[in-house]
Amino acid sequence: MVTFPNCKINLGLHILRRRPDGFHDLETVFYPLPVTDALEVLPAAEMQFQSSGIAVPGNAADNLCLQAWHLLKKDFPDLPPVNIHLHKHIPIGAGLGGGSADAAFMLQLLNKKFQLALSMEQLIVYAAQLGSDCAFFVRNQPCYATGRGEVLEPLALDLGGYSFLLVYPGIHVNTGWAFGRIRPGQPAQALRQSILQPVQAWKELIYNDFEAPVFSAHPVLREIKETLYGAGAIYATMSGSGSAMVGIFPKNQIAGISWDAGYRVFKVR
Ligand SMILES: C[C@@](CO)(OP(=O)(O)O)[C@H](O)COP(=O)(O)OP(=O)(O)OC[C@H]1O[C@@H](n2ccc(N)nc2=O)[C@H](O)[C@@H]1O
Ligand SMILES: Nc1ncnc2c1ncn2[C@@H]1O[C@H](COP(=O)(O)OP(=O)(O)O)[C@@H](O)[C@H]1O
Repeated sequence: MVTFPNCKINLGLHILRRRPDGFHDLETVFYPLPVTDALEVLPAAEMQFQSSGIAVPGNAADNLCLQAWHLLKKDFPDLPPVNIHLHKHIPIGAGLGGGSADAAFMLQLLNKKFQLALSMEQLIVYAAQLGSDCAFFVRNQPCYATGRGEVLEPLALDLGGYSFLLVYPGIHVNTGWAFGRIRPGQPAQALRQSILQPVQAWKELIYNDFEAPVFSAHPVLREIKETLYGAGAIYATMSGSGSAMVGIFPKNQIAGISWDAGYRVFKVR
């Protein structure tokens, strides 16, 4: 069985308060986009994991796909071993949620393949144990998110009439490091309302709190944002804790921008 875990972008991101468990309450809008990994699971006599494409940092044994299998195995002791092949295409540590998407798709794939009969709500509870934005990929539709990012409210937000440019300059931002540089507080504009405004109004209304500290550590990101606006973006932002930058353009009107050869650039729609 093969699936294609997709990425997400954040439209607005406010860090509201630090919690006693060390995490932060936040508000954001998650929006799925079709830049994908490929995840294949085959029956096997013992657990196996291989990956291809972009190298995933850390031990293979810690890969979120394996963590998802082990999490279900605790509650379903009869869950058989599998051979997992992950082809990694979504940039890592980019704020695009690729690792979380792999984990959430793995849960759903195992649920289906081995008929575990878990509901979407149950899968969300498992996913939230694997990462704060992992639950989103179980729903995988535009959502207003609160809590750690796992409390999800689907939104009627359709950006199908726009084209997107994702620009990843190869800077790996550690999410925990980025949180450590934020002073939490209430936003000037409530995201739940401002996201309902037309995209043309977002430049003045919708902010990502991570931009200030991450741009100050990596000034090239501000230049990328300015380049996106200069090329006709209606709205440009960093996704999550970065460093992927997103430009939203009128449909099929993305100007030919010549990016640094080391950047990875994805055109969507
Ligand atoms: C903040 C977001 C916004 O989309 O950043 P990106 O990862 O997308 O850049 C995500 O919710 C991140 O989700 P995820 O990447 O799953 O985070 P986790 O693995 O759960 O946490 C990584 C680290 O970030 C911090 N963290 C994460 C989420 C949260 N609500 N509060 C936190 O303080 C904690 O220090 C934690 O140890
Ligand atoms: N399948 C996976 N894909 C990507 N990263 C993974 C995976 N499994 C574990 N990781 C670890 O998760 C970290 C962050 O992953 P990722 O979701 O790509 O970042 P972000 O949350 O910034 O989008 C990486 O540093 C990597 O070590």
